[in-house]
Amino acid sequence: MTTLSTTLAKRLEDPRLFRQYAYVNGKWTHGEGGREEAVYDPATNEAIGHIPLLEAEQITAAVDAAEAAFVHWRALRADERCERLLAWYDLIQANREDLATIMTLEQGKPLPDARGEVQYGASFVRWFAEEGKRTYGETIPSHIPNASLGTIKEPVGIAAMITPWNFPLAMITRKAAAALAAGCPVIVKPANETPYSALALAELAERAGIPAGIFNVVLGDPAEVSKILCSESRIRALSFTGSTRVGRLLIEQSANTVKRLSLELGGNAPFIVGPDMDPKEAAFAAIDAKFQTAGQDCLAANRILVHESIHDEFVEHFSERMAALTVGNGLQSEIDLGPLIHRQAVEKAAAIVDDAISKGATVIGGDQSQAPGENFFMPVMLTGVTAQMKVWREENFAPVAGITAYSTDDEVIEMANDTEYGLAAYIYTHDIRRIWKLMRALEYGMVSVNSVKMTGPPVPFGGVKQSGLGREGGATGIDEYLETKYYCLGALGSVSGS
Ligand SMILES: NC(=O)c1ccc[n+]([C@@H]2O[C@H](COP(=O)([O-])OP(=O)(O)OC[C@H]3O[C@@H](n4cnc5c(N)ncnc54)[C@H](O)[C@@H]3O)[C@@H](O)[C@H]2O)c1
Ligand SMILES: N[C@@H](CC=O)C(=O)O
Repeated sequence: MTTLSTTLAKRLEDPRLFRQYAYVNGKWTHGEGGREEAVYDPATNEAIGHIPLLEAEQITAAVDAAEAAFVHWRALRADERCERLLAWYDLIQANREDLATIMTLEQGKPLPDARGEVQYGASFVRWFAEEGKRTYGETIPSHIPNASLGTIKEPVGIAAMITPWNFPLAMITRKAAAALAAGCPVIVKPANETPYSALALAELAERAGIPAGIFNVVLGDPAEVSKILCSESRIRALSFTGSTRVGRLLIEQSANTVKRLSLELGGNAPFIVGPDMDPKEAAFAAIDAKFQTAGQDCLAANRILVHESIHDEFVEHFSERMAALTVGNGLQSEIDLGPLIHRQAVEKAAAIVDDAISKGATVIGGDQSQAPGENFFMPVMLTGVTAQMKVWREENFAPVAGITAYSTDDEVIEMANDTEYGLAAYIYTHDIRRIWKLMRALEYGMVSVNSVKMTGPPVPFGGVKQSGLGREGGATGIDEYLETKYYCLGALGSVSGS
């Protein structure tokens, strides 16, 4: 093939991690209809390789394989599944550098961030390997004479997963490790922009002794594949991370088969800065919360709401720090922001900035003539942002920060909640009464106080409103893949009251 695939393979210590096939029933699979799609390095727009687009019968074959494999996988003891997951974890860690290289090439994020994501993604595998051993049922005091009542937890069945391109590895492991630990087979459909991280995970899953049919990666036309997965009644759970637009579509398409749905959708996070804050400290934190992954993060601080008494100083520090951010190919050293995923994302970002300017916002930074390539977008700060602007209403998913001044706590609560989204919110203040008031009043699934970092395996990750359904990670993340079976053992003799 006339692509960079040879170059990419050469960059890897273990070239077998770079696979250009789907992975179904333990076999590397090409598309039977001959359709394929190129995958591009967003930093250079050069093709890294190709992926096959599977036909409908091949997707159904993945479901057949998962159904057959389920029988044995669910019958393993939890500690046996744990051992395999820990082996997978060890292999992900051992191949961290190669996985990071693959990720930077297909997604664009700077190599240190990619290494961080591999570590982050691996941490969910270890977490759920252990959590699988703690899927306790309960004993229920009986109201029925001579009966014993209780519950046990059972795997829900085949779980399908549709994942986005912004976190190509961690968004898979956070779902798949939970499902596998619960005893469910998994069919992953990664984003076509970033399939190679998913396929490398499949290679490592096979080496870890996860049996054929238990971890499958299907590739194809997204709308086509998703329709099949949603309408397939043998798939009992569908976990999706992506936009609210596609999430709504999947809810509709899954209605006929009444699937268990976990949806991690868009966000439009407010970042609230109280009047007591040091403006420099808050501005530096806001920079971190806004510009990671070039703003292509569901947790990105999109609407920065700063108390009027420190607004001007905050803006000064923010713009100084923003000007120092380096933009470039994520494979180079000392890069803060890589490219956006493709040209359309750049055009969307530019339209959002233009809309804000036309409605009265002031723009700082963002000299696009300095962009090092056509998919890059230089970071921009907009001040005087109002609720009428797209930058307020839409998830911009770009290095575009909107800043607005407020005067009272009640006003900022109203501003922060003025969105259909409810994923994450940030509060920066040291006033405990203000923290408590804001934390309780914000309509968000996650609120982080005086900390940009909020995620990790022990926490229940997820949103309210149109940011989604269910929680991933934490003590409850595995429940998305478990059914509660109630039992009543009657006519036992004299056990009443137990
Ligand atoms: N809440 C979270 O945890 C979280 C995490 C990461 C990303 N996200 C969200 O993901 C979005 C960005 O990712 P994206 O652009 O990949 O999202 P997307 O919704 O466009 O795509 C997500 C997945 O859906 C597939 N898809 C696209 N169109 C489809 C269709 N018509 N039918 C079925 N499937 C389709 C894609 O191929 C991909 O696998 C943002 O909104 C972001 O906030 C949320
Ligand atoms: N940063 C998020 C992913 C959202 O895009 C996470 O940590 O899960």
